[in-house]
This record gives sequence, C-alpha cells and structure tokens, in this order.
Amino acid sequence: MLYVPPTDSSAVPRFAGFATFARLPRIDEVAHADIAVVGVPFDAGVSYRPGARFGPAAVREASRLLRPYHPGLDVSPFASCQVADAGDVALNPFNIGEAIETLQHAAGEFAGRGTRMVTVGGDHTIALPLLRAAAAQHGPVALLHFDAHLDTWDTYFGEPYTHGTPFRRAVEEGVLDTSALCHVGTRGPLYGKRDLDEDTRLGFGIVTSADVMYRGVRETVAALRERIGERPLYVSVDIDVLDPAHAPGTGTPEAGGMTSRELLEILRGLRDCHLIGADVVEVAPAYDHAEITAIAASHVAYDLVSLLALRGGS
Ligand SMILES: N=C(N)NCCCC(=O)O
Ligand SMILES: [Zn+2]
Ligand SMILES: [Zn+2]
Repeated sequence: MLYVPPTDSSAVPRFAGFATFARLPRIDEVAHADIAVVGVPFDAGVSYRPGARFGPAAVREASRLLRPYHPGLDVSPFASCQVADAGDVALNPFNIGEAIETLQHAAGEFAGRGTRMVTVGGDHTIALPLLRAAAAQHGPVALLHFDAHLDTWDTYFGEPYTHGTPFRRAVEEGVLDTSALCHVGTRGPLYGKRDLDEDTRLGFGIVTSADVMYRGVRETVAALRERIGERPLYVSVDIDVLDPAHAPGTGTPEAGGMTSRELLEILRGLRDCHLIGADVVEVAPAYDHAEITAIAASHVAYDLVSLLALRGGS
C-alpha cells in the first residue's frame, strides 16, 4: 500500500512551505487517515502561566526536522500507514464546558472514521474529553500519565474542569480502568499529604521522577508494562514532566524533572503495549527558549505516532 508521504526534505528545503506536523499531508489531502496529529489550541483551564493555546503551532513549526525512519523502534511510521495532520479543533476559549463537549465530539468523529489520534495541546484539561472518547470506543482504558503533577485534584476555585483536575473527573466518570493507572515523573510540592492519599484511593500508582533516576529506564518500563498488561492504553504526556532545563516553555514548571532522553526511552519501552491514543500537552511557547520545549514535544509526538504505527493501519 502506498501512502501519501511527508514533503521530501531533499526536494523542498525543510524550512520552506506550510508547517504541518513533520511535513505530513493535511488530512484533506488523503482519502483516509489511519493516524492523525490533531492540534487543540486551548488554555482556558490553566492555573498559572497561560499560553498553551499556542502549543500546536509551535510544535508543528519545531517538527520540520523530523525524519521518516525511527531507528529506536525500527519503523517508518509514515510508510506503514497513512498519517496526516488534521489541523486544529477550534474550541470556545471562553467556555470550558462547551470546549470539552466540542473536543469529545470531534474525537468521537475521528474514532468513527477509524482514525487514531495523537493530540497536541493545549492545556491538560483536554485529556478528559479525549479519554471520554477513548472509553466510548474501547471501554475503560489504562492510562500512563507522564507529568510533574498528579492532576487528580478536585477543584480549583470551586471549578471541576481545569488542567489540574482531568484525571479525577475521568475516574469519577468511569472512563479509566482503575486497575491500570500510573503517573510517571511526579515531583514537587503538593497542597498536603492528602493529595497522595486521595490519588491512591482513585487507583493511581506513582513512579516519581526520583524513582526513574534511581531505578533507571529498564526497570521503570518493566514496572509500567506489568501494570498495563494487554489493556487498551492511553498515554498522556504533560511536557512539564521534563525538567525545566529540557522544557522551559510550560505553564507550571517544577525543578527536578526527567530528561527528554529518559522520557523518549520509556515511551519506546511501550512498543508491545496496546496503545490506542495519546496526547502531548502544556507546551507554552512564550516561555520557551531556542524551541527547546517545542522540539522535545515534537519528538514525543513522533514517538507516539511511531508506537501507533507499529500496528499498521489497524
Ligand atoms: N500542568 C498541569 N496540568 N497541572 C498543574 C496544576 C498545578 C497547580 O496549579 O497547582
Ligand atoms: Zn503538569
Ligand atoms: Zn498536567
């Protein structure tokens, strides 16, 4: 099967032309997309620095240098199935509830067309509607949540739908398989010890940023694979899981984070898992330097696309 490839960077310089993710075709240029990279420029759910609404554009711009073969996974993701850039889902920036509904509906439409999504945010609020849509298709899903933060807090200023609360809502709504949930890269001060107790009660395991350092990537991957098993898996990557040295351009940075090398290697360790969808969120380019964060996020998205592509067009 021949798939519409990205623009050939030896024919058209990679700094020329429209910035689609990895220079992929737009979704309207292909008959069918097996995998779509979807931007969600939305940041009305943030508790500190705003700006993640500009994340998708920055990640696309930073993705021009990606190449078509992934040696770590031994896959050419754009040749093993049709991958396309679906542009952005336009959400109401003044109404979080409506924005969540709109994204859930859009994600359901991708699923209905047989297109798996790698979503580029946007703040972490968007994980909730994406998980709802994933569960509508697969039943409650396993979740690996890469983040400095738990994002299982209850409310902010009395509001239930924020970037600090999506995974508590997801558990309450029954869209997650509570036997297969884990945060990875957690660190930094909390509001109280109760945060951890409540998080455990919701069903989450935690591999902290320090655990990754002490155990190393191999042991970390083994523990995660054990927890996830064969279940349909959703991966949510908050770019602030990386140390601010590796991802300064984000809204709620915390010192002591993982390196981008650790994160990418852990993701590659998930090659045998049944990944059904993923997101990369919280890139806020206004605080970035030399595209460090956007480049890291573009590589994370490329790895997630590659993991999905390992299963071909299915
Ligand atoms: N970056 C995300 N998703 N959440 C951080 C919320 C931390 C806080 O405001 O206390
Ligand atoms: Zn975070
Ligand atoms: Zn988060």
